[in-house]
Amino acid sequence: MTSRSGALRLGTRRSLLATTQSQTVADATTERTGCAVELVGVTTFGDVTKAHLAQLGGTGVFVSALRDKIAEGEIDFAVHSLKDLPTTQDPRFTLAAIPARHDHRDALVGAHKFADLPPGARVGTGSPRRVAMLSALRPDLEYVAIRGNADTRIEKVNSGELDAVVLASAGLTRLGRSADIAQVFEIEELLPAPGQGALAVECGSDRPDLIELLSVLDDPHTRTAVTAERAVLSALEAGCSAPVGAFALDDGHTLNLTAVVVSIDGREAVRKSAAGSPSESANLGRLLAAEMIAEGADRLMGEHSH
Ligand SMILES: NCc1[nH]cc(CCC(=O)O)c1CC(=O)O
Repeated sequence: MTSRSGALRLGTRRSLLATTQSQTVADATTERTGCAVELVGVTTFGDVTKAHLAQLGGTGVFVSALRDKIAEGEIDFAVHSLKDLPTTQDPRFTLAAIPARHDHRDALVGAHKFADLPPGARVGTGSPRRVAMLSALRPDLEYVAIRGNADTRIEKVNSGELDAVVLASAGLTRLGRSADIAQVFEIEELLPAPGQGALAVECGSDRPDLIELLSVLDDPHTRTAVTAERAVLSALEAGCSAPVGAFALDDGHTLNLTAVVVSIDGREAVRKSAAGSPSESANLGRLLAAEMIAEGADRLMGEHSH
């Protein structure tokens, strides 16, 4: 069930962000349960291919290699960036814990704040959601598709190839790069991807003891919020590369949810908010998505799905 040393084996992608996230969860697991955890490096298709993620059919590529290793019994559990998880959960695996989310927002890296970038400035991001929403604010900038790990992206600013890049604030902070942040975007400007900033701790559904053990890492308020956000995405039948933003906050009494679908040029948007009971999180997300579809959200998404 565990490694020869008796430690739980936590499989991780080899990128700095993935190993940092995994180490944080490993340390928290040991601290809360007393169980030793060892990191096991796993190479995923998404790490080796140079193709754009959208062409690969979604961010699930990062997740499936780790799941394969769980299914093969080579690792006991894995940590994913929650926003990279497909919205339909494979029943063979269980999200044993969703730890507390610290920062859901997107951040701008570069020398200038967003409003101070000169016209024509080159802004790098691989995300259609960010391009669409930022185009609405600054149609005069040039948005450049980039991918690669955070360090590679930041380097494009340092080398002068780009004037700025947009990345998840949580990732930058986990990498110790928060000093590079020129500005974080509030949700009124740039609504984050569903699940952004949250982690998912996953193991095999056939391991009830491990699910129970890992559940000490769970933060119910974060789980409720990301459940609502992901329900929007799922009901819109949109994938990770769709220009869909969603953010929810569970204050213990009320769950507030805001979601948006933007046309790729940023000119049209359907944005709606709803509030409900935290115990009805998935339902709230589905209802909000239905209202958005009634207001033309699926037409906006259809404009650039081909
Ligand atoms: N799509 C890639 C991805 N998946 C998770 C993060 C950052 C960390 C997070 O959102 O938890 C990133 C990079 C980024 O968007 O900047």
